[in-house]
Amino acid sequence: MLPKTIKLNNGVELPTVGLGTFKSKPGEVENAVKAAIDAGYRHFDCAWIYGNEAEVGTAIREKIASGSVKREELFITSKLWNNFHDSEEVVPALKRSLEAFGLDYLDLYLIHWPFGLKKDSPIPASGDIQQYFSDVDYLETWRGMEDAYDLGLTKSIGFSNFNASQVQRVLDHCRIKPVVNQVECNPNINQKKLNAFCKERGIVLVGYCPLGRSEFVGKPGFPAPTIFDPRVAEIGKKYNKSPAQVVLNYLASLGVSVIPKSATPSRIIENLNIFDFTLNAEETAYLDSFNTNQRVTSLPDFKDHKYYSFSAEF
Ligand SMILES: NC(=O)C1=CN([C@@H]2O[C@H](COP(=O)(O)OP(=O)(O)OC[C@H]3O[C@@H](n4cnc5c(N)ncnc54)[C@H](OP(=O)(O)O)[C@@H]3O)[C@@H](O)[C@H]2O)C=CC1
Ligand SMILES: O=C1CO[C@H](CO)[C@@H](O)[C@@H]1O
Repeated sequence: MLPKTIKLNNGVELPTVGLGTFKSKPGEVENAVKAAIDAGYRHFDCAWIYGNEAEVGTAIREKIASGSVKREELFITSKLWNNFHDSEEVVPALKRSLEAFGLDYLDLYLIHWPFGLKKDSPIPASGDIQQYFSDVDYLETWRGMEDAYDLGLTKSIGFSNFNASQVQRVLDHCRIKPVVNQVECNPNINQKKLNAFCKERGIVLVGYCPLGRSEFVGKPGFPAPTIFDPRVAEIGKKYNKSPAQVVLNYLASLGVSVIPKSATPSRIIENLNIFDFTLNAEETAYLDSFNTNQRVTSLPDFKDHKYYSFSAEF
C-alpha cells in the first residue's frame, strides 16, 4: 500500500496528498479548505501570487478554533513570488503571507521560481516582460530563505521549478538544506529523472498539476490530461476508482507528493481516497507510456531569463 506520508530530510512527515489552491476563487476556497480538513487533508499548497492566502487562513483558523484540527497537525506551504528575490525582501514577504493567513509560522516556504523580476514590476508582469527581469541569483534568495528559517517563520524551506543543476548549486552553497522541489508532475511529465536525482540528495518531489489541469482539455498547445484517456477509466473501473484516483495513485507510487486542486467537495474527498489499491505492472507501464515531457506550465515568456529552468533536459 502507498505511504500516507513522506519523510523529509529534517524528519518532518509530509502528507502525501495535499490540496492545491491555485485558481480557487474568493468565496470558494474557504469552503474547499474546510471540506478538505473534514475529509482528512492536512497538507495545503498555497502561494502569495494566488491572492487567496487570507481566505485559506480564515478557513484554517476557524477549523482550529472549532477543535476539528490542531495547528501542529497541519502542513501549510506558501511561496515567495519572483518580485521579492533580493535576500532582504524574503523575510518581509513571508511576514506578509503570515499576516494574510493569520498564522505564526509556515511548515514550508518555497522560492516559487528560480528567476526573479524587479521588485516594482507589475503583478502579473505582462507585455514585454523582459524589461522586468532581474538577475538576482537564486543563491542570494536562498540566503533570505535561511534567515526566515532562523527566525522560526517557517519550519522548512525549499524551492519550486528548479532543474537538476539549480538544485545541485543550492546544495553546494546552502547552510540550511532544502527539503522539497515542487515541479509539474503528471503522466505527461512524470519527472522520473529529476525525482531520482533529488531523491539521491534527500530532496522530495512535490508534484503540481497532477491531474494535468483538467480544465485545459482541448486547449491548443497543451497536452491532453491523462484523466480523460478511456483506458485509464477502464483501469479505474477494475478497482472501483475514478481516472483521477488512478493517476494520483500512480504518481504517489513514484514517491511523489501530489497536490490536486479542487473546489468541488466530492472531488476533494475523491482525490484523497487513493491509498487502498495497487496498480499492476502492466497498468503502471501504460501510465508510464504517456511521458512525453510536455508541460502545462512552462512560462515561455521567461525563456530568455538567465535562470530559466526548463531548457535543460531535467
Ligand atoms: N509551483 C508552481 O509553480 C505551481 C504550483 N501549482 C500548485 O499545484 C496545484 C494543482 O495544480 P493545478 O494547476 O491546480 O492543476 P490540477 O492538475 O490539480 O487540476 C485542477 C483541475 O482539475 C479539476 N479536478 C480536481 N479533481 C478532479 C477530479 N477528481 N476529477 C476531475 N477533475 C478534477 C479541478 O476542478 P474543480 O476545482 O472544479 O473541481 C481543476 O479544474 C495548484 O492548485 C497549486 O497549488 C500549480 C501550478 C504551478
Ligand atoms: O503556481 C503557479 C500557477 O500556475 C501559474 C501559471 O499557469 C504559474 O505562474 C504559477 O507558478
